[in-house]
Amino acid sequence: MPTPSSYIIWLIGPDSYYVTRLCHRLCLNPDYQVRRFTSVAAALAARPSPGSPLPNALVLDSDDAAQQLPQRLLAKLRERLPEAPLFVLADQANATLEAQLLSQGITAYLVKDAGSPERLWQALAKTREPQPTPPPADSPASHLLLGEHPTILRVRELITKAARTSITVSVSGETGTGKEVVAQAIHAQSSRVGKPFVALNMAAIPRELLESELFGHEKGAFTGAASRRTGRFEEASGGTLFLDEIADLELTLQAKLLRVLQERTITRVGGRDAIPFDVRLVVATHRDLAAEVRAGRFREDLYYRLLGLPIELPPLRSRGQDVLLLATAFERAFSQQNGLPSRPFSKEARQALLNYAFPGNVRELKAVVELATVLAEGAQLEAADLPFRNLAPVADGPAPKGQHPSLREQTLAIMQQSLNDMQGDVVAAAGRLRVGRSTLYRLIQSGELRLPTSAT
Ligand SMILES: Nc1ncnc2c1ncn2[C@@H]1O[C@H](COP(=O)(O)OP(=O)(O)OP(=O)(O)O)[C@@H](O)[C@H]1O
Repeated sequence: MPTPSSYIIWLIGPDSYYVTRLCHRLCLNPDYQVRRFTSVAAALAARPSPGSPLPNALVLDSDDAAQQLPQRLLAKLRERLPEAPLFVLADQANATLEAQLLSQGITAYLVKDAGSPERLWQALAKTREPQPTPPPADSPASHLLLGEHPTILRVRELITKAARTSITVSVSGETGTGKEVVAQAIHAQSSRVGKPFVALNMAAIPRELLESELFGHEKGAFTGAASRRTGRFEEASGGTLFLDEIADLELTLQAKLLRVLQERTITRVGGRDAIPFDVRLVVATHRDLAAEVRAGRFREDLYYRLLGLPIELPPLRSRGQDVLLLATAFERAFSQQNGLPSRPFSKEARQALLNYAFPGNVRELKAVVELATVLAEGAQLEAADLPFRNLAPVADGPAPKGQHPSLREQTLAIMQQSLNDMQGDVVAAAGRLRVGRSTLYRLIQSGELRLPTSAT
């Protein structure tokens, strides 16, 4: 009998072994009242008598027909019970379907495996916690690696495999190819999902502060260390630590990191205690790490320790029709966030997208599509609305300089403005611009961006 504190869960799914086990698992929580339905239609038909409580959460096991979810009924269910978080359990990862369902308002898409009851349990518990701040409206969700190209399907397979254990994962690929998305996807699919995901960019932290940033420091460890501070290894406890631009780690810190990984303990700067840690490490670089080893800039022993499960992200220009799939997803998400009607790309625009080489990969595609959405006046997004540096294939050589500033010039101007507005706070500027911090640091290093004088 539900008590006033009961949390009512409608579990919708066939009479299978999985659902029975899940029901049993959920019922272990004395606060949960689980009501079972064998189909969405049956749940829709359940008319709670006046005064009887509505469900607090809906869990739908899509059975083996992940591709054939009863979308219409699902939409009805969402409409009938808009407040209840809705979790969909599916047999296989399908980022396109997941993105589509998330845009229809489901709360999470979980792939069924041995760990999924636990992940669902944690996700349900989360919905009961007061949410301090709503997550940023940055759909498609930041952990979804969209794409149907065989190389991306393979990457998603590797993500699922990596998620089952705590193996270290090393991700390589050009800038903007989605290395951080891979790290987030592994975290989101793993049993660590309820714990922190912490990202640290090696290129973004001044050398002298990096050790303390990674491992923390004790009070008085160095000038300016006014109090004890925990490092990223401790912050990520139980979760995932994403170390980006790992090739930028200098040799002395490489030796320290190696020791930490061998001993599975960290010592704070200025401290004595060896503190054990439990984190999954995902490392990434846009450089060829093996070449860095050959050049003597990266320790070979650390290289082998970090290699773990290697995942390589291909450049966007070699992913065929994925350019169009991603462009459409970004256009829809951006229009939705900004209350604009979604518009298709014209045939010429699609061809232009396929012809362009995207040196900045998916990040550049996203920027181009978002700007096109802002600039376009017509019912479709036209080729002329796409603000490329050069509409012709890159192999044709750079476009002659016209009176209009190039996309790169416009982008740099926007970045510079943001850096100025944030008084040179690179992290805040990168957050506002939604670009990787390393991108800003690289542009500052190359002299294309300047820190405002007040910040230096
Ligand atoms: N396959 C994808 N599906 C959806 N979004 C993607 C995909 N790949 C990249 N993105 C988006 O593109 C942008 C860049 O991705 P991300 O930051 O993961 O790239 P990166 O390879 O880590 O870049 P960097 O080398 O600069 O650190 C982000 O906004 C990310 O959400």
